[in-house]
Amino acid sequence: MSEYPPVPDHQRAGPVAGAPGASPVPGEDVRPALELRSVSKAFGSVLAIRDITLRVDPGTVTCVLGDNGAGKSTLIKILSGVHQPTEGELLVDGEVRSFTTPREALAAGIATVFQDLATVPLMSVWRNFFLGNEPMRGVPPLRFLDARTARAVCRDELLAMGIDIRDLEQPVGTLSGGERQAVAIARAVHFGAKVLILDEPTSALGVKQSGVVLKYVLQARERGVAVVFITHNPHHAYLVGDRFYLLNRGRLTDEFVRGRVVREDLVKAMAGGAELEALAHELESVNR
Ligand SMILES: Nc1ncnc2c1ncn2[C@@H]1O[C@H](COP(=O)(O)OP(=O)(O)OP(=O)(O)O)[C@@H](O)[C@H]1O
Repeated sequence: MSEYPPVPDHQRAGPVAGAPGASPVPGEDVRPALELRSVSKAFGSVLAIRDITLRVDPGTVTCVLGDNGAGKSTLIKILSGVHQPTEGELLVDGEVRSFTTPREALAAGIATVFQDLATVPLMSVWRNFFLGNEPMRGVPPLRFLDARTARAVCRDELLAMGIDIRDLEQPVGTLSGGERQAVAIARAVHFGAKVLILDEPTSALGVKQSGVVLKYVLQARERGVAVVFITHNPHHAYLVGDRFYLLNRGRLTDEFVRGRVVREDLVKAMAGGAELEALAHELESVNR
């Protein structure tokens, strides 16, 4: 996948107060859709994430990069209302919020597409698209599923995202991994997500399917959604990201913005720069 149109100035990602390596972007005045301020989460004596400050702006893709055990899942669960922070604040549209359930986060416009996608494999594409939110017709108590409208809405919504699934009656389990992700993304956008959190959406996919998913990440962004893209793949992040946060052992260790970072910076930051050099040195001495 190649370049995509630049983000308009008013939508550019901005500085993060207090984040390590924060690099302010000139002209930044947009209100973040979602913000964390000095958030920490402890599980007993284990501090899974500590002092995390980040922002997610509308119409941008914010990538959170981290290796195994970096704290990505914990972060997602805080953003999506599964966990509450032990310390710090979560703000939605500039207001401090405290979610006790994922349903509350969803009602505030924060949709999360988890890796398992929460789809029902044997159910059709269109039924999966609505899953409990189907359009109905008739007057209570005689209410019926409006299948015709549901199919039409599903088809239109998928096409608007550039997703062409020939047969909406097809069980979701028969779609490719990339297509399933695409349906989940389109569904979240349709139901009014202001913030879309994607949990490693490309981790189980090959190159071509990853490209398909990254395309829909950009589609969501173009529709003004604030996308949070959680990944351990710096190459995928680089292709779509406007802002990049590096998470390492529960801490934010680096922050970059698009246009001021080259791919190698991300790869190196992910690999832990100095650690990688030490490892190479170690291997050399073994090979000698
Ligand atoms: N419920 C829990 N109880 C105790 N410790 C936890 C809990 N959840 C996470 N942790 C610890 O917090 C740290 C961060 O875990 P987390 O799952 O958030 O990392 P991750 O980046 O998602 O890793 P991975 O990519 O391997 O899933 C780990 O040391 C983990 O053992």
